[in-house]
Amino acid sequence: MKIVLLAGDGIGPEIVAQAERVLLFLKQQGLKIELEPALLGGCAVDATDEPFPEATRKLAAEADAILLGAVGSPRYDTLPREKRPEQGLLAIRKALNLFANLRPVMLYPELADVSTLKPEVVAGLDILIVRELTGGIYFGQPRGIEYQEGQKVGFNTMHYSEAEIQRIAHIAFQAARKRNGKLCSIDKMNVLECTQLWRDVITEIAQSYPDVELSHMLVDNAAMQLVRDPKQFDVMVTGNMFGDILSDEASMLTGSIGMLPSASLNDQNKGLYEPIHGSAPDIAGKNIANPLAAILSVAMMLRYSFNEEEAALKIERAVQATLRQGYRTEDIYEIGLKKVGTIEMGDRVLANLQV
Ligand SMILES: NC(=O)C1=CN([C@@H]2O[C@H](COP(=O)(O)OP(=O)(O)OC[C@H]3O[C@@H](n4cnc5c(N)ncnc54)[C@H](O)[C@@H]3O)[C@@H](O)[C@H]2O)C=CC1
Ligand SMILES: CC(C)CC(=O)C(=O)O
Ligand SMILES: [Mg+2]
Repeated sequence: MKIVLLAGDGIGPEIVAQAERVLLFLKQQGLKIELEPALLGGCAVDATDEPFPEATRKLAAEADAILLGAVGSPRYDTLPREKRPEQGLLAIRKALNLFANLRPVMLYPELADVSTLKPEVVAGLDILIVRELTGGIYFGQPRGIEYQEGQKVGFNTMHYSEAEIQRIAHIAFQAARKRNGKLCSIDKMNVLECTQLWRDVITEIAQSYPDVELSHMLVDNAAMQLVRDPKQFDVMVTGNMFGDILSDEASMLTGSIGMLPSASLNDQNKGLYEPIHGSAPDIAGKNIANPLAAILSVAMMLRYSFNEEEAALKIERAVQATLRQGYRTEDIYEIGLKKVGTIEMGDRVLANLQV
């Protein structure tokens, strides 16, 4: 199995290095994998003048799975948009048709005190956010900034076809069926036509899943409910932008954005796996970033692309053991526990994998 490693920018190389150690350990244990580094994002712009170079496109298309750190840096914010790192990320998602982004929001009990909510409100929290990833306002045309009647006007288009909504709906209903049988679809149908269609299509698809209890919620209310009573949710399904925003919000219920992994899948379960966070330029190069989201993304890769459930669980247990032993990067640190850097956190997870 070929895995392409896209370290990316900022803290990307630091956290991917720790995830790579986990992959190399599994390889030593007999997992048949080959790792191949490639460029995406700002590092690719520096080397090739393109955020998603042809060589990466080819490797990604041939790979069985991809692990990404994160892309982006303020250094590139003045480049023309098509040259910016984030466009490279959007382009690889589109090129591989990775329309289904799974973002599990799971609280490790060891982190109950660092959650932004009271321990009793988050105890046992386990939500799955299903985010549509290749459509919506991040991709819709037309888009741009242009002069109209003597002033600049900026515009983007939120666009979803029935087919795009149907396929993400099936992913979400099937996930709900395997979990607690509850699906909440998030939209803004009171204002946006595009999300009226979203609600209509989700409601139609629900007829094929009578065993799943479907509810709908407007996104502003959903943002509030997530911090009021998050355990009311089991699976949440939503479009690209709302899912992006709600998952960052939800991450803090688990203690830190540095804890949330994700899987971006196409219809052949080919996947790109990445933490939900960005390149965190404010902490890059300091050996303080939390590598656990990247390591947990490897667990998702094993589960979804390689059908290696046992190995996935082994990684998740090693992460939990590390937390139980009191090791914490700065973002999840509490007084009295053992503060470690990115590399030492990797050391500790590896040590727990070895037992
Ligand atoms: N998937 C990707 O590659 C993504 C890339 N970005 C890009 O990343 C750059 C920075 O974006 P921001 O808005 O600052 O979001 P960000 O997610 O990079 O950082 C937000 C805050 O969370 C902290 N943080 C993030 N990951 C952490 C970790 N593993 N451990 C400890 N703390 C962590 C950061 O230090 C920062 O204070 C931008 O260029 C943005 O476009 C943003 C989100 C996703
Ligand atoms: C940088 C964006 C393209 C994506 C993002 O924020 C995300 O996927 O979470
Ligand atoms: Mg995001």
